[in-house]
Amino acid sequence: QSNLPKEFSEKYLITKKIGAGVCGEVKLAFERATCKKVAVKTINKKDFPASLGTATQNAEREIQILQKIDHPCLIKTEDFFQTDDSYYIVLELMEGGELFDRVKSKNQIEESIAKLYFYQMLKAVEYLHNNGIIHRDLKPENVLLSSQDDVCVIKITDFNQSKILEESALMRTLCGTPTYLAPEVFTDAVTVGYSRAVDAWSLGVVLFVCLAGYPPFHPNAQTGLSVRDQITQGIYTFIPSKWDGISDDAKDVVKRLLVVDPNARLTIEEALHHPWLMDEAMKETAECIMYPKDSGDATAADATADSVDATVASTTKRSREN
Ligand SMILES: N=C(N)N/N=C1\CCCc2cc(NC(=O)c3cc4cccc([N+](=O)[O-])c4[nH]3)ccc21
Repeated sequence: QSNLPKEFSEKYLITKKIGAGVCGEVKLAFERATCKKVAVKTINKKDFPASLGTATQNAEREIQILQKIDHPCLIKTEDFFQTDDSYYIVLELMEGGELFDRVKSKNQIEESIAKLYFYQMLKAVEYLHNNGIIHRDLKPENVLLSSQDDVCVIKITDFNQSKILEESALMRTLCGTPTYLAPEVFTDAVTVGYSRAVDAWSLGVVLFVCLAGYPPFHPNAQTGLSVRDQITQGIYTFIPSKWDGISDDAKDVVKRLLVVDPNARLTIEEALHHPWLMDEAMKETAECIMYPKDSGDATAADATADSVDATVASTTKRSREN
């Protein structure tokens, strides 16, 4: 708290630490004027990779993304301060914490809940890709839960590794007259532009971990292969004791996302149309919690809550029938 910017400590009262990320930490704070609870993520500027450009450029890019994005399943920044060595980002409170800790405590997430979370992740990444942003670091640590309840909104965070898709020289070349253009420019063009497929792969790994409680690629796998070789060869195991109670549709989504060839991998769009996600009850619940009708009177809110409970009950019953 020592070197907090003055205008920051005038506006917010910082209390306790609520999460410690790899770079910086998350603290609970109160907005003095409204007593509203918020989260404050502190990021040390020296923690930004100076890989592409300077650390400051990377930080500015991330801050620009954080302030531009607007989707119910992407973290929203409410305020922002900086000192010469740190950024202080004020965020909505996500009292459910990280999906990573939820999976750890539950061991395996119940299939209908994993589907609700996965659907929200797909919608969030669909929004990012439609806005020319690739996340590139999707993992359970970067998925936050809005409450301790199973049925809750998830929000993706940490755009440290994300990339903004710019119009490329190749795209401009392909728009011109190809009179003098070599054939390989066209054949190479076929594979370029699939960098967004990395997010689909990562969501496949996140879904696998949520459903099975263990990662598909990990050091002590019986294969004797390094994690890197397991990934590049797409070698993983559905351990029966973990996967027996899980539907074939769920397994199929995982299989079609964990495809080594990015061109053959399910896109986010295709995943959203996979049979496992063709679940109206789940989608109704998702839309309801993602876009709550800000109804003034409590009765409407109660009705919504009742319908959510009913939906979840029918979803859970349905998934047991499967
Ligand atoms: N690294 C980077 N360059 N950008 N990272 C970022 C970008 C800015 C937003 C951001 C937010 C978080 N995390 C939370 O908000 C959060 C974690 C958490 C755990 C328990 C409870 C609550 N809560 O009750 O709120 C929590 N909120 C982690 C990383 C980043």
